[in-house]
Amino acid sequence: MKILNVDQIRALDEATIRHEPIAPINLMERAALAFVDWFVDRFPDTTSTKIFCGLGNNGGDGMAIARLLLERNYPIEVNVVRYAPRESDDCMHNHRRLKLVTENIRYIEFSRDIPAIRHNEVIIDAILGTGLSRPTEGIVKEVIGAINRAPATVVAVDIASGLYTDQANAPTDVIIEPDYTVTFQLPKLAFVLPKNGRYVGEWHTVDIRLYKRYIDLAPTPYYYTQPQEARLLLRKRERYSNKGTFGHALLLVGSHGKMGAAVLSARACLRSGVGLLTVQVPRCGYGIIQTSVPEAMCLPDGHQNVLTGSSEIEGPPPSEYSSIGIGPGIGKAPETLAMLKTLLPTLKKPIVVDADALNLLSENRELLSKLPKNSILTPHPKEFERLTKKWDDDYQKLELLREFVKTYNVVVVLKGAYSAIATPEGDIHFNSTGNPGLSTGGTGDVLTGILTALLAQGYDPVEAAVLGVFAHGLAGDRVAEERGPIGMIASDVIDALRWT
Ligand SMILES: NC(=O)C1=CN([C@@H]2O[C@H](COP(=O)(O)OP(=O)(O)OC[C@H]3O[C@@H](n4cnc5c(N)ncnc54)[C@H](OP(=O)(O)O)[C@@H]3O)[C@@H](O)[C@H]2O)[C@H](O)CC1
Ligand SMILES: [K+]
Repeated sequence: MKILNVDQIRALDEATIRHEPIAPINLMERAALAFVDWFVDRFPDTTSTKIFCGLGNNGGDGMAIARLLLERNYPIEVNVVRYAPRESDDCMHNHRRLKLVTENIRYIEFSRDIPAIRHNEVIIDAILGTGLSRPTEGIVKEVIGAINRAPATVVAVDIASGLYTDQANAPTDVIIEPDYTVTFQLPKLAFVLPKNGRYVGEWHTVDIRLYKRYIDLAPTPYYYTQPQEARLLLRKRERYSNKGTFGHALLLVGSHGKMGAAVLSARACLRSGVGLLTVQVPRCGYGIIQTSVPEAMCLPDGHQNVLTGSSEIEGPPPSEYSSIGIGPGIGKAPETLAMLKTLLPTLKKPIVVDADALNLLSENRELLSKLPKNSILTPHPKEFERLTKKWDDDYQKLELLREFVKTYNVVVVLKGAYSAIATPEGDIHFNSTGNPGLSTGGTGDVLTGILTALLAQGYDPVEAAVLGVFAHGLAGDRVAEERGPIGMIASDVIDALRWT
């Protein structure tokens, strides 16, 4: 699903009006109806609802929503925040229609006009939408502050008032902190940026049948992966396949004291459909892998405690494996860095790079250009910062991300809420699964195993990253549903993986 910018959203609105054709006021009615359908479903027996409307089209939506809810017998109190002398045409039209069904409209110009908000009330925020052009101030800012302080459930229409759709807010900006955001048709970029969590709440899109062809043709680097899109990437297994069909993966993982990471990545790799798996670990890890992951072959490194790339057992050179995953638990020993330096130039196929392998790369940036084309790097924000530099806000982070993947011709999975998968062309796919329970040791090792398995099976690296991150998050969601996010551990995520 595409994420469009404010100008494109406005143009999409106009394209729908022209093409369908539909009068703007009827499109607003459609939007209001879509919101009301969601609202009635979520709050079937609301006793007390207050709506706050602005004077632009977001306010117009709010006035139509108020009328439609009154028609459905919701005891709704209407408040209009009069921050400007004029309303937009469609807002004015809906204001008139609203006055025909209720006389009970409160106008807020000064602090004293702000109503008290009672416990357990539901607040609908329709003050400002995607037309926000400057920070909130004056009476708008005061009303937003009062709503945020109230012990009520808040639902934002389209986007929280005060939140920019696709540019950074200042830390001092006063913005609605909703429990829910019900947005029209497409998610907004602001929703998937970690710092905005409290200004978005749980968000839902409602379909208002905007012109599909415009959406299809609109250029954008930003996408949001929906379940049906991720599932389309999953390949069916042929009945007459054998283990050779699904590749032979090599994991270079583990060091003394960090063999758990090796075990987790190996188990996840096996649970993600790889045909054969070889795990190369320092000698100290040999018995651990052989007993805890019996399905894998184990190649003991020549070194007792860290990986050096040498081995006492004859094996094929790394370049002959279908895929390689490197990083979980490997540490940053000079011998391991030396291994990386020798290994990278010999490889042609994309590999998966995680954890300390990323840290070694950030301390030896000349190695970044030695990575095989289309390799997948899986940093969390701190690791990505080490690979690049500090950013001021999430938008700058996205720019750094796009620059990085284009410079080094790699795929980056920037982990976090809505993990961002950046392609070598500079597109970014935001993942839709996962929960805070996944922020625990070992879940990254699991992801490395999954991605290595998908590459071994011949998935294209971007598809592998989008599908793998989705499946990993979904497994985490299954665990959270069953036992809650707090007690989740990485092994649970492996057990909950489903490739259907
Ligand atoms: N395509 C769709 O998805 C549809 C969206 N709809 C709804 O329309 C709004 C966007 O409406 P718009 O009128 O463009 O914008 P707003 O309602 O957000 O209000 C803009 C007006 O407010 C002024 N403004 C901007 N920032 C501030 C501020 N900080 N304080 C006070 N006033 C502000 C702005 O003035 P300018 O000076 O910038 O011109 C505007 O006058 C969208 O969010 C949906 O809710 C349609 O109803 C259906 C289709
Ligand atoms: K709003």
